[in-house]
Amino acid sequence: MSDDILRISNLSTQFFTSEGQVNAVDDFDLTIERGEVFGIVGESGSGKSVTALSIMDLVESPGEVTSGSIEYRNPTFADAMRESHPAAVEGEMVDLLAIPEEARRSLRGTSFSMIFQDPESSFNPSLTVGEQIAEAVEVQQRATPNPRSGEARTRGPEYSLRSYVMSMALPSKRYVSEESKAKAIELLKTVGIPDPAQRADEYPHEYSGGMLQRAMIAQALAGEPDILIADEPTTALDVTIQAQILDLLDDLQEETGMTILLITHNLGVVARMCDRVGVMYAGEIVERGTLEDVFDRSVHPYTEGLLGSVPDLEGTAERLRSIPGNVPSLLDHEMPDRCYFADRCPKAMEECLKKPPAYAAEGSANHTTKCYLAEMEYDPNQALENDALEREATATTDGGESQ
Ligand SMILES: Nc1ncnc2c1ncn2[C@@H]1O[C@H](COP(=O)(O)OP(=O)(O)OP(=O)(O)O)[C@@H](O)[C@H]1O
Ligand code: NI
Repeated sequence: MSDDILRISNLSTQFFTSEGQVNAVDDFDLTIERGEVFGIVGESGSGKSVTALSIMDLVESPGEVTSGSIEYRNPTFADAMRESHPAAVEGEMVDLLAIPEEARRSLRGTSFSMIFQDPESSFNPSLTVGEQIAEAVEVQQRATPNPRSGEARTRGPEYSLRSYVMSMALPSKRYVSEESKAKAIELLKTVGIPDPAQRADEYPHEYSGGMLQRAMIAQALAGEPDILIADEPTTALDVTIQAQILDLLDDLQEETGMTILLITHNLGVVARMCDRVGVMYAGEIVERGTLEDVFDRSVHPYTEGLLGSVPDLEGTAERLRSIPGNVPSLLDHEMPDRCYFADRCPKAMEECLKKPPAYAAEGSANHTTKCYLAEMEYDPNQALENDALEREATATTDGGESQ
């Protein structure tokens, strides 16, 4: 019954900065089933966006995906890759980190699409919205069934991340067919833009924020992607418009069966949209499972702290709670080899000075957590003294700074 479309294992993405190596995504594991909406929540700086960019192959220098695998299920693509990159293919799965960049790029728009918080950045101000969506439609049509022979459709790395995404849809102002224009108007209609034929001829600045957000969704859908990654897609909008956009995404998901990876700060959004959820901390998923697993049977004190105890999903507090203490440094030489949450954790024990592996937890088969409490009761006699942690922290920091 399991039909996993994306299987991410041991993914690490690091930034090589003048202050040192930043472990933005660290030993990240996640499996997403076809047709599900998977939510990722976590404090600011926990690595959610970098995870999304890593999946899209949009991490920019000085960042780099340094290890792991991102396996994507697509029989056609697997057939196309099998001969030239046998090591990357296993059955219907292709490891995206083991194929060349052009092959990976050919999946952008048609297999993977992404929407951002600020739609302005996804549109070129000097072209009409209709033209840009029509161009995205043509990208899909130009995509050959054999991605190996597909032309690289984006330009070189001198372009910024956003223009990378745009260039997939907008290599230049160019002729688009009447059919693509008609399809663009249809897409605008699908996402609920009134008078779509007229609005198609307008420029991005003539759109309101909510309307432009819809147009960006239309643009992302133009390639009929398997997987849509939405990074805080409604945060910038007012509450009523947010609800409308979420309804739209929900409806589109139901109609098309596409898989959505939804990054959000908003628990109301998670409760309403997601089938499963992963909680991120310091570059890792520290707990994941169904909404019931994570909201009602959470094991990790970070999850508990962030979500609060939410007896029923309808009553979910909208915002993540703030947890005392600081988000940890992700600088490699400042990251201790123990549970990253231990110094903020109300239930830290001696055990937590070792890094916890992922444990299965009570609930659904997929409920896992990187916390010893999955295996043992909290024992106040084993409580970690703060000074033990400080000693550790000082030792670690000293080690790093003396280099
Ligand atoms: N260009 C960069 N250079 C150096 N470090 C970076 C860069 N981009 C991201 N990082 C590091 O990666 C970490 C994770 O960033 P990311 O944007 O993924 O967080 P996030 O969970 O999406 O946060 P938010 O909720 O605020 O969007 C940051 O804390 C930062 O340390
Ligand atoms: Ni982010």
